[in-house]
Amino acid sequence: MLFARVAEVSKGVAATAARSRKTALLAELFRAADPADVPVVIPYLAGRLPQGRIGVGWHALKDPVAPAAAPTLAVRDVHAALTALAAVAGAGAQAERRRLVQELLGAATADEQRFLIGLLSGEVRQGALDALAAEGLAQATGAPAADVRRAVMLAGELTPVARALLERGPDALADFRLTVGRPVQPMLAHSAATVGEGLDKLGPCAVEEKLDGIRVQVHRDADDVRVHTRTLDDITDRLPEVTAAAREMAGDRFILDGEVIALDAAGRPRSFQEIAGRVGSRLDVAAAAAELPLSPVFFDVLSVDDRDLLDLPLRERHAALARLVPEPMRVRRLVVDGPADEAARRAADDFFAATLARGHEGVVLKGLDAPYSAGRRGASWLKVKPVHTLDLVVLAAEWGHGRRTGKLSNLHLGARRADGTYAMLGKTFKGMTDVLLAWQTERLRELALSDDGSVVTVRPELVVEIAYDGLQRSTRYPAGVALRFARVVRYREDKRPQDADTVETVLAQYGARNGGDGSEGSEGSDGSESPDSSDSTDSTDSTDSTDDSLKA
Ligand SMILES: Nc1ncnc2c1ncn2[C@@H]1O[C@H](COP(=O)(O)OP(=O)(O)OP(=O)(O)O)[C@@H](O)[C@H]1O
Repeated sequence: MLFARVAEVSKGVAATAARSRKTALLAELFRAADPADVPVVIPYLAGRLPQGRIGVGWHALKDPVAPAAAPTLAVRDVHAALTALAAVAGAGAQAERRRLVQELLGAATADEQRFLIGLLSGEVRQGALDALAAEGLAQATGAPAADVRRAVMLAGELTPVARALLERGPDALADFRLTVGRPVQPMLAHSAATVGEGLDKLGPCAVEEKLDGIRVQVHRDADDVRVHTRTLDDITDRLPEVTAAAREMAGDRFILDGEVIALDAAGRPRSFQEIAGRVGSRLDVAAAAAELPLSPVFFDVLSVDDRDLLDLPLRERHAALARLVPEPMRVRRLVVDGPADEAARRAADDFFAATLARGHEGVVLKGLDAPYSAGRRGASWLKVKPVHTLDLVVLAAEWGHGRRTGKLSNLHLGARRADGTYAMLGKTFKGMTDVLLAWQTERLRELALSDDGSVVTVRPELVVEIAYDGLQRSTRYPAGVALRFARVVRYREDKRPQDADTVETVLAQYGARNGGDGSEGSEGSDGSESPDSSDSTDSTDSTDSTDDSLKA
């Protein structure tokens, strides 16, 4: 397929507000596409590069190149060129990348150049493109849209489903069933400000401990046990305790969802960093396990004896879990059947307080009648933590002063908008260790799009977890609110920008805490963002965030 066609459809989809028109444009494109091109075409339309990072900064894009007169570039030519770009490394890499970019732009028409530059600079962003593309695929192939969505949920991503559907038609959807041995994307949670708010939103629910460890999905098929992370990496070999525990259980074909943590001698949870260090280490697993034994704790079951339990209400999945998993390995929970009842609300608050007192992170409230929404931030799981955090995208960073000279320090933080762009919510240089500063400087330089000597704008790719004390009204920031006392908790390399928190989430929290009247805080002060010459105090913080890629 010609790349020009993709550029044209991208423009058409962005230009219309009507969902049906967007879907129709995509369906038309899919009908004409070679199925082998689809794994590249869909990310391009969404504004993602299948190669992930290709290290092309603004410098490589800013020189004008004479466009080609007529379109000749095929999608696979562009893919090959970007793959070659991503592979450039070592001395002279910048110059070589520039040369390759110019070569590619020289083969593109003016329209194609615009699309390519938008793609490389991160400016092409089509919010919800994957959902639209799933509908477009249903339309193009005659498969029921609900079946396509379920297949995507089970495959964990759209592209394999798209390719199979276009190659073999609706029958191909049967390949994407929940299967022991094939990991699925885990269900995720939204946030609630308080337990009370969560109870009001969910109705009858379970209040469970929220454990700060590594998310694991455990598949057992007779003697074969596999353990996967939240990002579906296979970490079986590193977790002998988990495979041993799964082999002890009452069934021999099942899929469990849970968290691994480590407990100290007094039974209190050890830090996330220690757990991530243990799980991240491939060296001498037996010695590591003797030093820091891990405890799996399960909170859900997705399949038993080849029966798919995803659509069952949580209360039934919990009954199945209780039959399979012995009590010490099940998460502690309190069932709240009548959340309007005063005594029940007090009990839920007490459970939250007791969970924190035992050293855990918070609680997760889960609707008892809700199914398991794999790969979704389902509305029926709400986490409540005493420290409020948001996962935000780094939009830019400022060069530091004083002992941070030469380091990219003050981060500009953005929340996601529905259209795929970002609204800046504030800045922070707090909570950064020297290790983290060095790491972020290097990463952000790779993502740089422009540098005016003070502020470096970057491709919006890095997700960072930010703790904050509250939100205040602001006319300075585009969403109308700004973070108060924001500080970096850790980078979330396991998250993509499309997994970051949305402006709606942030505004909902603002409304929840302020009774909706937006009266908190004084206008103009966004916390702490004075020039960061005084920030040397931050560097005594010894938390090392570099091992957080396993955070699950
Ligand atoms: N009882 C529980 N039920 C569900 N998830 C739990 C539970 N205990 C701990 N967790 C962890 O909490 C996460 C749910 O929160 P969320 O979906 O927002 O992921 P997250 O962004 O990694 O959250 P956080 O950064 O707050 O841990 C799960 O991915 C899991 O790792």
